[in-house]
Amino acid sequence: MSTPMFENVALIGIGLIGSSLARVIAAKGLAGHVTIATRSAETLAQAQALELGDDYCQSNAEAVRDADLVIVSVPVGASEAVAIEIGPHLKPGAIVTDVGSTKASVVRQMAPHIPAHAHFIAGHPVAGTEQSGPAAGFAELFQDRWCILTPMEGTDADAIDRLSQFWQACGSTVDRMDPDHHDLVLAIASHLPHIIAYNIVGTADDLEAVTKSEVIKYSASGFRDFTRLAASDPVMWRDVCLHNKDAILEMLARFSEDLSSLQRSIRWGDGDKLLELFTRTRGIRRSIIEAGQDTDEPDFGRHTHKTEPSAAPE
Ligand SMILES: NC(=O)c1ccc[n+]([C@@H]2O[C@H](COP(=O)([O-])OP(=O)(O)OC[C@H]3O[C@@H](n4cnc5c(N)ncnc54)[C@H](O)[C@@H]3O)[C@@H](O)[C@H]2O)c1
Ligand SMILES: O=C(O)C(=O)C[C@]1(C(=O)O)C=C[C@@H](O)C=C1
Repeated sequence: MSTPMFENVALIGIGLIGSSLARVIAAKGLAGHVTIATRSAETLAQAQALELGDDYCQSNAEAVRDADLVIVSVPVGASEAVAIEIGPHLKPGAIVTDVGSTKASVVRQMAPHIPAHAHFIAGHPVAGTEQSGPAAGFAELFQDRWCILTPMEGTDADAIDRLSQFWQACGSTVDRMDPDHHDLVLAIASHLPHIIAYNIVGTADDLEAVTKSEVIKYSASGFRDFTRLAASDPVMWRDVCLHNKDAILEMLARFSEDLSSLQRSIRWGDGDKLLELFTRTRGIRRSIIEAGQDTDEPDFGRHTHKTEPSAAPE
């Protein structure tokens, strides 16, 4: 077997993303030794039962002591607490990265606590599902997906290259962005769709009389796709909303304006305007499929990655 990319890897947090990393690292032989740390004993026991790593511990500090690569996969609101715990225990030359869905806040939370002898490079694999917990991960999650790195100015170029090569070995294409720009792009590409889904499913639920019967009964319609997104992890999405507040509010303002315009077209029977918008958006769907970011199967091909419903401890 060829030499692994990193001798010792520490995975902090072993939910959907951490456990997918554990699985792809094992499948492709990317690490000599993998230590897994997570906050709850129950999740750690689950990771151990799934044989996701070589060592398991509840102390984040202990897990990183020998690590050449540390990957923090926790809700973004927990980033500072983790950085404070691990900072003093990092070995010289260690690369510390994360997978959080927001970047400017994570950089602000973590960078001050990572010592100068280690390399901090924030990152975001743009790949996921609505599931959470260690059982939900799969080795192919990052295949043909983007991973965005948002290194700070002055970061060691060799460390950035090594981390890029790691993500490429996981199947991803790596891109680089400024953290604020990342947050603006992802606010519209990922955060708003989830917020809209949470909102529409919440509205349907508020209309209790229908929700309890017809909406659920006829849910193999447009509503079904919203319920998938709205089933995503509540803690993760609370943190995304709180930590990308400005960009999300800016995109929500644009969205509300456009929704009012759509409302007006419907009220005044402006069929031409409706046709123009619906034709334009159909083209966007086509370009996403052409870019290899989805399939044109009716259920988006997601049945190919069915996992057990996640118990999601904690
Ligand atoms: N789910 C997705 O689709 C997706 C995609 C890309 C990025 N992300 C990002 O990845 C991160 C993890 O998301 P996930 O979907 O794997 O969540 P998850 O809920 O499946 O897992 C989170 C894990 O973090 C652990 N944890 C929480 N606080 C901790 C702490 N202080 N110390 C150690 N462990 C702690 C939990 O025990 C759990 O194992 C989040 O920042 C999220 O924004 C998620
Ligand atoms: O496909 C999904 O279920 C996802 O929600 C994944 C998704 C996304 O919006 O695309 C969600 C959050 C991430 O940070 C990255 C990916």
